[in-house]
Amino acid sequence: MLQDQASTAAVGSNAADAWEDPKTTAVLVLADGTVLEGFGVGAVGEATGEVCFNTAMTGYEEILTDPSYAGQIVTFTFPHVGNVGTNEEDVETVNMAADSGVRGVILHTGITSPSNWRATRHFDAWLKARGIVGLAGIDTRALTALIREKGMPNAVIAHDPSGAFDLPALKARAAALPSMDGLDLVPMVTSTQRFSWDETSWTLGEGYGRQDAPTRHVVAIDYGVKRNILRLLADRGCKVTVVPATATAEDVLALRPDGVFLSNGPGDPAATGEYAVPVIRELLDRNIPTFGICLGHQMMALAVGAKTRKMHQGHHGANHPVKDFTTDKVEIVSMNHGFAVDRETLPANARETHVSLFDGSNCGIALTDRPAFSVQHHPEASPGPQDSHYLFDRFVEMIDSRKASEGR
Ligand SMILES: NC(=O)CC[C@H](N)C(=O)O
Repeated sequence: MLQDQASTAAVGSNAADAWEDPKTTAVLVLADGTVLEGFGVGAVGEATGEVCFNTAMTGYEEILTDPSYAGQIVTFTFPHVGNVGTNEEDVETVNMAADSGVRGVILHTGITSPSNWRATRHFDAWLKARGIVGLAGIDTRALTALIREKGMPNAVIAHDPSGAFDLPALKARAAALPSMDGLDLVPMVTSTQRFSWDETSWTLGEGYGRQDAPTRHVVAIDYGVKRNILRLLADRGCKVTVVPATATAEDVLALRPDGVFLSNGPGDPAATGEYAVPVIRELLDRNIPTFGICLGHQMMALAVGAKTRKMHQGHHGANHPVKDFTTDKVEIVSMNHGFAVDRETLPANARETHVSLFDGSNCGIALTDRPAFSVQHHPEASPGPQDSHYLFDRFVEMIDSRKASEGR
């Protein structure tokens, strides 16, 4: 009891952590009309999207700047968010447009004050600057349980310090939102111009490095790419040229790549079928070593004739177990996807290489007749464990053996 009083006093002494203001300044209105009341954080205004939960205990800045979350609202199951503040270095978005990532954020507790040597800005100010609307002070366990039971709902978050909410209008708006199933969100986040990438991984005392004398050339098609993917390629001696999602096969081939990388990205992979998938199919037919991550994995599967499907609650977290059939090892991975490749539809020339040990869903394929493979999880981490970095080595080995077989 004494301990309870002490911890309550400690929390109450920090204004940012306090639950002092009982006034509702933000609401979450779900498409089925459910209303959750809390207090607003971050940007004032309204944001719409599909609500998904993320179970990672760290890495909120990387998560909220991952372009794969475009069109979504993230609710963190971990209650203490804000404790390491934010900085300029942990942003994952390449296209710096402020609206290119997540739309809204839901927290259990008020933002924790920053206490970290790398912090340059309070999380609340950072959310405001990026235009991310936030709601805190709700039972995120109950919301997560609801998502597990009913799937990821569409919703509106409204944050208004006056506390005046037109609930019937917000309910109508939430109910009218389009389903993520069938939505192509890649155009919102892809780079508009081609550019070169030479930044390498972060080290203590040095920060990010610059690449020196690369020996391979990878063209990365940007469907919403994360910076750490490009860094891990640069670390391994790959000169990286990033091209927009609208690049044609001719555009890519004109750059004479040793390898092609298909990035992660938001929305329904099947909805990119008109422009991205035919390009990937054409590039695969040229036998260029190809590696895909997440959306890139789903699109590679579509390119060889498999199908994808919307998942019930998706996978969003940093401790998902995945088995690699090539080595029989289990890796703990970072996940962020709401669609999955349907293994029953894989053609004979696509071998399943990885599987989720949480629900048995497909997590990777390799083509048996071409040098190409892809994974559903995020081997680049940021945030998350680094168990899957070996996949970047596999890609580089594939590039090198192809080059050797061509006498290059
Ligand atoms: N991280 C990603 O690339 C996500 C892929 C896709 N948008 C999905 O939700 O499944």
